[in-house]
Amino acid sequence: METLTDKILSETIRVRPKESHKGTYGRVCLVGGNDHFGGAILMATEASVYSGAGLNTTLTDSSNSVSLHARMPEAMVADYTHHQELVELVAAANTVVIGPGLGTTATSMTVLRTVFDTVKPDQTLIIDGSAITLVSERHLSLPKANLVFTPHQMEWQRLSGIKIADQTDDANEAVRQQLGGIVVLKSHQTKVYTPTGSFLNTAGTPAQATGGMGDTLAGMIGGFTAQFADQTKAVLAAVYAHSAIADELAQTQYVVLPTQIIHQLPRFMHDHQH
Ligand SMILES: NC(=O)C1=CN([C@@H]2O[C@H](COP(=O)(O)OP(=O)(O)OC[C@H]3O[C@@H](n4cnc5c(N)ncnc54)[C@H](OP(=O)(O)O)[C@@H]3O)[C@@H](O)[C@H]2O)[C@@H](O)CC1
Ligand SMILES: Nc1ncnc2c1ncn2[C@@H]1O[C@H](COP(=O)(O)OP(=O)(O)O)[C@@H](O)[C@H]1O
Ligand SMILES: [Mg+2]
Repeated sequence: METLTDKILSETIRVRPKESHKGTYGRVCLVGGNDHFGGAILMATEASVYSGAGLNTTLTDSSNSVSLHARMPEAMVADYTHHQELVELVAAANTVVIGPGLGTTATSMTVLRTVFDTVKPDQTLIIDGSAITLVSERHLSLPKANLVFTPHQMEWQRLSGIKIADQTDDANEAVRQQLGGIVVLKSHQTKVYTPTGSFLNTAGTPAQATGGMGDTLAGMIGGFTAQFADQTKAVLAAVYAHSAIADELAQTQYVVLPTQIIHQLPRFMHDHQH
């Protein structure tokens, strides 16, 4: 297993060409946030916007739209129960993030099915949080797309059937091969299993152990994969940056908030562009 270093940042984060516009930097669609978990999709959206994705659209419960607009006028917002709108917006994206705060109700399931039925093989689909739980519990078949799963250890237990104590590299990689795509197995030392090798993230701090930290990572992976061509490197760079920013903040903070990591992104990416 290879240990991630800041080399992944300079290999991934490109100096922006002068001749470019918002379309150059990708379209991200973020789907989630029920009437209890609005904060989750808000943080994922903010992370994608601050990562530099050119266009961001959030599909969520209608009760979240005012707070989302108030906090982030840069993002567009639509109601995820409007079937046709959901289909059209997902179809127009380069990257789709589904799951932060989605919940596990009948509405959550309908939204997830629509997204799975709509995505195409050339799109990147990041499956996080409740979406992983739903896929596991309802035995949903996965769509053909560039899949990125971002489970914590319990979500991985649900999805893979491997108990947390038995989550060895060999066992995890075997399930990744069956699923296809990339698995970001989150813990105090996140491991990323990809078709081209496995990577260990030794960056990160217990100051990160707070709700919304994974929602933020999902949004960052969305923003990075929408902008940077090499999808595996984009995922690895997002994982590393998320923890490296937290390590910087933890030098003077007892706890690091997800939104504080988000707000450091433009400065951090500026310092590591190549
Ligand atoms: N502000 C918002 O809107 C927020 C909304 N959120 C949204 O909530 C939804 C549900 O997601 P979830 O992660 O909170 O719940 P679930 O999937 O039941 O997992 C928890 C169970 O797993 C266990 N566990 C074991 N190992 C673990 C590990 N390494 N990391 C973490 N957990 C671990 C853990 O064990 P325990 O804590 O009991 O020791 C517990 O039994 C999802 O859509 C998410 O986006 C949250 O992001 C919060 C902020
Ligand atoms: N002790 C820790 N050390 C380093 N990183 C941690 C620690 N605890 C949690 N994290 C990170 O915080 C994130 C938690 O993700 P997740 O459990 O999905 O959060 P949420 O769903 O509340 O947003 C992961 O990226 C994980 O690696
Ligand atoms: Mg989570």
